[in-house]
Amino acid sequence: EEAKTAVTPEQVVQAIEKTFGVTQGERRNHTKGVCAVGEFVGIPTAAAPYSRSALFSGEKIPVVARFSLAGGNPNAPDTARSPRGMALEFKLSQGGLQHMTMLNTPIFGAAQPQTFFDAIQAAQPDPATGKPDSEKIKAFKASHPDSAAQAAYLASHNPPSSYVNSAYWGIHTFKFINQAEKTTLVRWQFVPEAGEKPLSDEALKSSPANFLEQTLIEQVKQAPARWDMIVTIGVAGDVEDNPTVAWSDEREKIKVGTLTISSAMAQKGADCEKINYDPLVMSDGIAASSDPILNFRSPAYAISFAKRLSNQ
Ligand code: HEM
Repeated sequence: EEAKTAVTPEQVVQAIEKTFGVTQGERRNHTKGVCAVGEFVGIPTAAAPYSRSALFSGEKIPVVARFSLAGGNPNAPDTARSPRGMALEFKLSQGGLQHMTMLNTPIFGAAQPQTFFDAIQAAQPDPATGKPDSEKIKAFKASHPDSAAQAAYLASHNPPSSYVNSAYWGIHTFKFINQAEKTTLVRWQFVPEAGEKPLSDEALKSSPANFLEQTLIEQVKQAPARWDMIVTIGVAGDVEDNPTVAWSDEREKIKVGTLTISSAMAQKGADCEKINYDPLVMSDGIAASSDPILNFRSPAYAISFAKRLSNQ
């Protein structure tokens, strides 16, 4: 058998453009979204044994956030059974930055970039019908078992009724590094203080295509929305390089801070619009793992960012 050359970030972005079309000047993926701002306050006593990051200083850290729907369709209905995103840029003192670019699923649908590429290609609309070919999607699923866990999660969890009523996961394994240079493998999640409130099966059928943006803007006008940042502490042998595999529920979980979102606004012209939420923008004390998906994201986001900044 001939060796297959690994798919490149350029090819993946091209495939996204072919499947979803291009919205000029906009993100190639997670195109539909809304901007928000707020702050993060870490809990130094809880975090310091694992990470020396300034994120956990206990000072108020300004945050520029973006909530989104997965995929390159700017008109994707808010009832779509697809992932929702929460992207955070933490503005640390002295110009330092930390990014977290998360989804509302605990695991991802691809262990390798090739699976993501094949998923996007399988979803390409059939020129004859304008709709994806269900046979192609079936064949993709059968040949890519690493896509099954996230698909099962999305099938069994209705999408959220509001961005504030959703949990978000970092999904990848990251490294926390403390003052003594000790490295700990971690995963993180943001747990909503307002609780998780998925759309009911009834609401899923009757809700309009656009409600998430306006609901968020109105809700945070009434009262700020908060999430606890919870870090799961890995132990030797926990999978580092595969975002489709969950860790054992038995792992220790610690609360390391609280995110508060205090205002939200349409993305046009707002602060989040021109940010590239590259997940590899990290502060000292937090580092990437060997996860091939995590490391592939950075160049793919750079391509999309460069295109939209030059109004392509
Ligand atoms: C091979 C895997 C992946 C590829 C190729 C990919 C590609 C992209 C691209 C091209 C963008 C638009 C970037 C921009 O123009 O700023 C994007 C946005 C996004 N991605 Fe991914 N992605 C991948 C995996 C993931 C994973 C694993 C997560 C979550 C853990 C994720 C969460 C997001 C979110 C939340 C956004 C929107 C960020 C924003 O609001 O600006 N993606 N992705």
